[in-house]
Amino acid sequence: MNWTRRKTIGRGSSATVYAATCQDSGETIAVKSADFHRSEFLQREAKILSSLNSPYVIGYRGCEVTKEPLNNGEATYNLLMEYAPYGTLIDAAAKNGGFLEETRVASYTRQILLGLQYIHNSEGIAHCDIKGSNVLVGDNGEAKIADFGCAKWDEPEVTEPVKGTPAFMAPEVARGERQGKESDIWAVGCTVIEMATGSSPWIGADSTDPVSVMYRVGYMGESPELPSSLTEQAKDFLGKCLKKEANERWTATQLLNHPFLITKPNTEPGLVTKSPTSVTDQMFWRSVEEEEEDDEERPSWWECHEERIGLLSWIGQVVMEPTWDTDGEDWITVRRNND
Ligand SMILES: Nc1ncnc2c1ncn2[C@@H]1O[C@H](COP(=O)(O)OP(=O)(O)OP(=O)(O)O)[C@@H](O)[C@H]1O
Repeated sequence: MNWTRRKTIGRGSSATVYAATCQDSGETIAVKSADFHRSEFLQREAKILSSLNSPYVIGYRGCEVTKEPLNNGEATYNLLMEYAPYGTLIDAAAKNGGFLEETRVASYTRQILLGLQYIHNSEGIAHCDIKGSNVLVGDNGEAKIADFGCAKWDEPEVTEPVKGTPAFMAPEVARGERQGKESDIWAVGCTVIEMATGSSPWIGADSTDPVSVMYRVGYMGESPELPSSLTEQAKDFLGKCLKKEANERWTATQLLNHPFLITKPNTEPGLVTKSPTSVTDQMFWRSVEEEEEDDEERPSWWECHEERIGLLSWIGQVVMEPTWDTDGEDWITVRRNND
């Protein structure tokens, strides 16, 4: 496919995302790019995304290796995707005054679960990093699961190091025991809280400290607090997501039949009432200034916490990089370093 790279629209821990134009069709697409020699996660993401096809999962458009001046002529790996014009659920909450009203939370949650039902049941894949900033809003205002950089085929007999974002980790993940479809459901519960409150699922003095939160969820038996602003129905729904025992959590299919999701008025499509009309407008909603961390230079966060992280024995071989800072907090994505 011939395409022209345009503006940067997002920057994560592992790659930079650009808007691009397809020369033949004029369609705007999103291109997620990384240095070829540091593109292991992006290649894995492309492989998984290429096997998926759902209105609630960001669409795959191909992958290419290019040599471009922006990377000093070095090889760049590019994942081509459907472009989501309205940003992430975090952007949607920010634009709505910081959080989303319950009807809208229910609508997005239903769509996330439709996406998860598809990837869990049809494809046997666990996403492993569900959170508001990894769910995009599509053309018709529908939620689309994105960022499959941590995803994996969910095979109970295969043990892999856990990945994802500490604030959204289920107890069994925080303990490094297992990560699968059930852990995605816990993360859905955390994402509902995030949408409804506009902030991290964890509150309290040490809630911005990933190691403390992992200890609280993994070893102290704590769960995120249910927001008092939510209805009893919504709280009951959260209770089914946030069960401490993974095998007691409801599945995506069961949750789709919960009254929280089926008694709310259907507000889709067209949830977005005031839409940006161009990529430039959309940039206004996003923070793209975050500097990429150099793998060679560990972030100061790491230096502060290295000793404590060593206490959580499973985490000895992972890289932790700051990626999430919508309201001054410092959540991170954890991925294994294979270098
Ligand atoms: N298909 C898309 N359409 C529009 N914007 C997108 C698209 N994909 C990604 N973005 C933007 O780019 C940002 C970074 O993308 P993504 O989360 O996939 O990168 P990442 O490097 O895997 O991030 P993380 O550090 O969270 O793992 C997103 O938060 C979003 O704002």
